[in-house]
Parts: sequence; C-alpha cells; structure tokens
Amino acid sequence: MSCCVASVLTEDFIAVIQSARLPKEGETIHGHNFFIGFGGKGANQCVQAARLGAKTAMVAKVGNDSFGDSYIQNFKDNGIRACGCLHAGENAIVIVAGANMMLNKEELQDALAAITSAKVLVCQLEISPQMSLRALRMAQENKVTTIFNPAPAIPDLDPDFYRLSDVFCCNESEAELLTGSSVNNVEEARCASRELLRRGCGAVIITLGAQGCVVLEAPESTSKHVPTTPVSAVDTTGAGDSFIGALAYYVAHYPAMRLEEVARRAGQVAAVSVQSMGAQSSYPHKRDLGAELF
Ligand SMILES: Nc1ncnc2c1ncn2[C@@H]1O[C@H](COP(=O)(O)OP(=O)(O)OP(=O)(O)O)[C@@H](O)[C@H]1O
Repeated sequence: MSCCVASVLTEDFIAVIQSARLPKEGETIHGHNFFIGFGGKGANQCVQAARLGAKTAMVAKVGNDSFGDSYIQNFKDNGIRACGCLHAGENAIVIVAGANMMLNKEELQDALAAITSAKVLVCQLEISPQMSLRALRMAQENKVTTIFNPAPAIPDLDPDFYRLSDVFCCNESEAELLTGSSVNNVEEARCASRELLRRGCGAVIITLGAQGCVVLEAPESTSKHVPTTPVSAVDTTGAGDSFIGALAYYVAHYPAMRLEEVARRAGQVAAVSVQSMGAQSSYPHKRDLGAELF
C-alpha cells in the first residue's frame, strides 16, 4: 500500500499523520496512524548524539507549563543534562537551542562552563541569531569545535556565522537560500559548498537526502560526494537532525577521523532513522547499529 506521511513540525513537538494519500485541497480523508512526538531541531540533534553514547547538555528555554515539564523529562529520559537553561561541566557535546527566542545573554552566560568544557558545540537558528553567534564565539575562543546548522533558514545570515563555524552543515534548500543558486543535485551542491566555504567556514557539508551529502574542507578545493546506504524510506522527517546529532557524536569521539568518514557514518545513522516513523522516535541507539560504525 502506498503511504503518505504528513508531519507538522512546531519548534518543540511533531505531529505525524499517516494516510494512504495526501488530501486534496479542502478534502477530509481518514488517516490510519497519528502520534505526537518531541521535536525541535536542537532537541532532536541532542537526542541522536546522546543515543550514540555522547555525554550531552542542552542549553534551552522551555515554557513553564506541563509541555515544558514533559519536554525536560524527555531530555532526562535520553540521558541529556537539561534544566531550562543549564549549567554543567564535563559534557562532550553541548547543543544550544530553544523553545523560543527568549534565551538571553545572561542565561547564555550561565551556560559558559558547559559550553567551554565541551568538545563540540552545535547551534542552529532556533534561538535569536545574536545568541547563537555569542555561543559560537564562546566556543571558538575556548577551542571547542563548532558545528552550525543554519536552520530554520534565513536569507540574510550574518557573515560571522561562516567565520565561527568549523563545520557548516545544511540541507539543499538551506544551501539554495544562502547561495541564491539552485541546489538539486550533487554537482550543484559541489558549487554551493565552494561558495559557502569561501565565506569563511572550516568545512561545509550539504546533505542531499537519499543522495547522501557533499563534503568540502578548507583548504581543499575538491569536494567529496559521500553516498548514503540505499534503504526503503518510510518517513524522512528529522533525518537532517539525526545526521547532525551523529556528526557531533563522531567529531567529539573520533577527533582524528577525516570529515568525509565522519559524514559517511553520520549518513548511515540518518539512513536508519528514515526507516521508521517520526523524528526522535526513529533515532537509533548505539546498540541498534553495527560495530563498524564505532
Ligand atoms: N531516503 C533516504 N535514504 C537514505 N538515507 C537518507 C534518506 N533521506 C535522508 N537520508 C540521510 O539523512 C541525511 C539527511 O537527510 P536530508 O538531506 O533529507 O536532511 P533534511 O532535508 O535536513 O531532512 P529533514 O528536514 O527531513 O530533517 C542524508 O544526508 C542521508 O544520509
């Protein structure tokens, strides 16, 4: 039976509805599966990194309500240190994200120890761009490897984001918005990666769904196409976050590994995630994956 999956992503939650086909405009049809799961890009990325075995901390702001409480509980259930805006040392990976744009610089300052003692910091654009930039600066000044995911995408990205990113990782549509050129295939992704690298990042990864990703590292001028495992995809929601969470895990745990190999392994983790429904609900644990990935 053909199957459609409609996913509604809010910043914090994801609703997934499965039906035989998509409804036409104005039409009501029956779905045969519906569930709500936890979401938010930063949260997804953090959960994936934690499930692979990384010690993770989340710098986030959640509402003071039952949704916020269950959101925090979900972090705890996944072994992630989180307490609204948290203070923690000794984490391999820190993810800065937020349920809203209200995370302020005092709260970020409270997370300084967590950020500067981590091996890797991952930021997206779920908090205000100024707070993301500030967090990236804190990391860079303390030699913490930075991974920046320019999502949700904005066209007029502050140029400092490129200079503060050791790894700048985006998908096709984000690359397209940022470069102004179409990115629909490997060749176009290679061009876009050159343009993004030129803006000052240490490396660029552009993910291409079932086609894997393109990796370009400074000072190289030749990008690498890293194919992914062909799988039968059920629901690709959150695949990009699974990829980034895994990327952070491998960068933190295998610092000497070539980025191309890191991306190959992250792609294999994400390829597992597309074989079941939802975002976090589909993310594999280390125990679910082959020993060759570790
Ligand atoms: N159909 C697929 N088959 C195998 N691997 C896939 C498939 N779709 C995605 N992946 C893996 O997941 C990675 C990220 O996917 P993609 O480029 O679609 O991210 P995305 O557009 O940010 O996803 P989303 O917005 O749904 O989270 C890919 O580089 C690839 O490794």
